[in-house]
Amino acid sequence: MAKRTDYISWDEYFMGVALLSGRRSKDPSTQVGACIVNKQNKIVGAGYNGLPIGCSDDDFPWGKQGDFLQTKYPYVCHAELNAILNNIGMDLTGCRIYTALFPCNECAKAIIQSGIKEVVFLSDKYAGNDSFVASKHMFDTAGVSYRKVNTQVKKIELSFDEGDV
Ligand SMILES: O=c1[nH]c(=O)n([C@H]2C[C@H](O)[C@@H](COP(=O)(O)O)O2)cc1CO
Ligand SMILES: [Zn+2]
Repeated sequence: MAKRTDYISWDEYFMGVALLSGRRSKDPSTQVGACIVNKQNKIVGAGYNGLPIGCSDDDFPWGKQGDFLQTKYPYVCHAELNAILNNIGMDLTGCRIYTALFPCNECAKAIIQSGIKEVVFLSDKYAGNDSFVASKHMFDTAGVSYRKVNTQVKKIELSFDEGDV
């Protein structure tokens, strides 16, 4: 019997873990997930956009407009930063990070400082915004490469029906 040929690639696997992590987000508008992988293709961190530990999802605002302090923006910890901070206690030097959205400039700084050397993203939909121009400028200068994820599949479905195992 020959081996299966329709298994998912490393890129699809790790971006899948990033996207699944994003499903934990309570943000009603944008759910972002991130997954950090070391040189041996082992997952060493994952995260999603959410409030800092101890700050209740129910007490803080989730809106986007109005008085800054009444929006989510000052409070939400981005997926990439959470993945870095949630790592399993590894030195992240030489790792790569899979993220649904291209990292903002604040996350870019954290990525560079942590030693991560490659960013793999799914969407770069805010490419023209200053924050992302700054991210790329810093990545280019600091020697962090970035690329869009390589995928052959459009969608991956998970079944929790025990009959499907
Ligand atoms: O790279 C990112 N990582 C990340 O976790 N986020 C989060 C912060 C917010 O919760 C949400 C963006 O909010 P919105 O798209 O609704 O303005 O996504 C946003 C970005 C892009 O800035
Ligand atoms: Zn960010």
